[in-house]
Order: sequence, then structure tokens, then C-alpha cells
Amino acid sequence: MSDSTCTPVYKRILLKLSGEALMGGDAYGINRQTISEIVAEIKDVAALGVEIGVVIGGGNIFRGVAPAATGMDRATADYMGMLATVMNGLALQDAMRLAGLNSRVQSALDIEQVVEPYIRGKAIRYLEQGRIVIFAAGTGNPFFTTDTAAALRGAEIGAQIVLKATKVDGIYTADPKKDPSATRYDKISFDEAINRNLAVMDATAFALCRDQKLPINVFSIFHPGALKRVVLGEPEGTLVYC
Ligand SMILES: Nc1ncnc2c1ncn2[C@@H]1O[C@H](COP(=O)(O)OP(=O)(O)OP(=O)(O)O)[C@@H](O)[C@H]1O
Ligand SMILES: O=c1ccn([C@@H]2O[C@H](COP(=O)(O)O)[C@@H](O)[C@H]2O)c(=O)[nH]1
Repeated sequence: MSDSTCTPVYKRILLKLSGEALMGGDAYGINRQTISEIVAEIKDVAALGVEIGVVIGGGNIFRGVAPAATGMDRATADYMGMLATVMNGLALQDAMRLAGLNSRVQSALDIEQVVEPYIRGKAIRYLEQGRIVIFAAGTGNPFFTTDTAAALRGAEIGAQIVLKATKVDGIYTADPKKDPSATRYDKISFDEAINRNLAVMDATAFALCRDQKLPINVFSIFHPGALKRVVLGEPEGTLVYC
């Protein structure tokens, strides 16, 4: 049932959830309280009748370019990273189940005993039926990231925007964790974000969204209500536009 007091400006969104955000205050893995809170934010948006695809990251478990992967064959490390996103996807689906949300996980890597494979038409059908679709295993290819998977799946499912829910509250002139003097953009063009090498997302993801005219909004998943505010068209975080 849609909430008649709030009208979303997007009918279908692709939400990129940072894997690291799932850690909450922990050093590693998935914090149950944090994942429940994130799911509650998603539930508020689902209640508006918005169709939601989710790409989940894996940085809380494994990252192919992290120190833990030093010396490893890069492609092997990347496959481990993609499998980490499958674990996060299953945890997210379970947290959604506990919250009363109906979701499906689709994986870009074939592990059919665990999750169903990514099939675009089926994913779109699920969205039309009001189910949340969690896209796991990134693009299914090494040397990419889940940000690029978000751009790709967002374009494939016809999402109107990619929402990057992360640990920072937008895009800054430099990494705010390293440069406290960095300032936040309210909005920025794709060309400027790419030319300035703003590392909040990788250049492949920015370029794909730019080419597909798919805007991105980067915001903090730790700001209560931020996801809903973005979906209602209220200013939140940083909008990346064509
Ligand atoms: N110019 C910038 N503006 C904002 N954040 C930046 C910038 N440059 C680098 N960052 C960093 O980018 C990070 C992006 O966050 P995030 O952890 O979501 O990336 P991710 O690799 O997609 O996540 P994960 O792998 O955990 O799914 C932020 O934590 C921030 O410190
Ligand atoms: O398409 C993809 C997506 C991801 N990977 C690997 O997984 C990890 C985790 O993803 P994050 O985007 O960093 O959350 C990533 O570092 C890669 O190692 C991949 O190979 N292909």
C-alpha cells in the first residue's frame, strides 16, 4: 500500500549499498543492529511504492585490491570479493525477511544451490511484482567493482537513478577521511567528477551512468531518513548529473 502523503519522484531505483556500511562499529563483517536499521530505511521507501533493486558491496568481507589480497592473483582475489557480496546479499535478504519485506537475490556468478542466477527479465518481473531484487556477485567479472555493477544493473532494469548509500554524506573535493578541509558538493556534473578523479566511485561507474544519462545521488546511509528524502526529491548528499 502506497503512502498517500508522500509522492516519490522515482518509480524505480537502483540502490548501491556499501558493504563496509554493514560493519557498523565493528572492524569486520555484518553488524546485526546496523543491517536491521538499513533495512528499516529501505522498508520506508518500499512503502511508498518505489521499485527497488539493490547492488550490495563486499568491502566488509573482502576486497580484491586490499592488503589482505597482496601477492594474490588479482582475478582470484576479485572472485573472492564477488563471493563476499553473495554472503552480504544473503544476509540482507534474511534481514529483509525478518522485517517483512519480500526480496529475491540474483547472482552474476552461477551458484544455483545458493541463489538464483541473474536473469534480467526475471529481475524486472520481480520488481513489477513489488519484490526487492538484490543483485549479488557484482558484474560477475574480475577487475570491476560493485559501483560499476550498480551502474550496469541500474541501466539494465531501467532505473531512473542510482543511489549510492555509503559512509560519507556526499562527494567532496577530496576524500574527507584523509583531508578534513575537503568541502562537499551539493551537485556535480559527471564530467567534473571524472576529470577531478573523485574516488568516491570508480571512473567506469561514472562513465557508464553518464553515457546512459542515469543520474547518481551519493548520500550517507547513517543519516536517518536520508534514503527516503532522496526518493522524495529533497536535497540530500550530492547529485551527479549529465
Ligand atoms: N572525493 C571523495 N568524496 C567522498 N568520499 C570519497 C572521496 N574520495 C574517496 N572517498 C572515499 O570513498 C569511500 C566510498 O565509500 P564506499 O566504502 O561506499 O566505497 P565502496 O568501495 O563502494 O564500498 P564497499 O566496497 O564497502 O561496498 C568513502 O568512504 C570515502 O572515504
Ligand atoms: O564486478 C565486480 C564486483 C566486485 N568485484 C570484487 O569484489 C570486491 C568487493 O566489491 P566492492 O565494490 O569493493 O565492494 C571488489 O573489490 C573486487 O575485488 C569484482 O571483481 N567484480
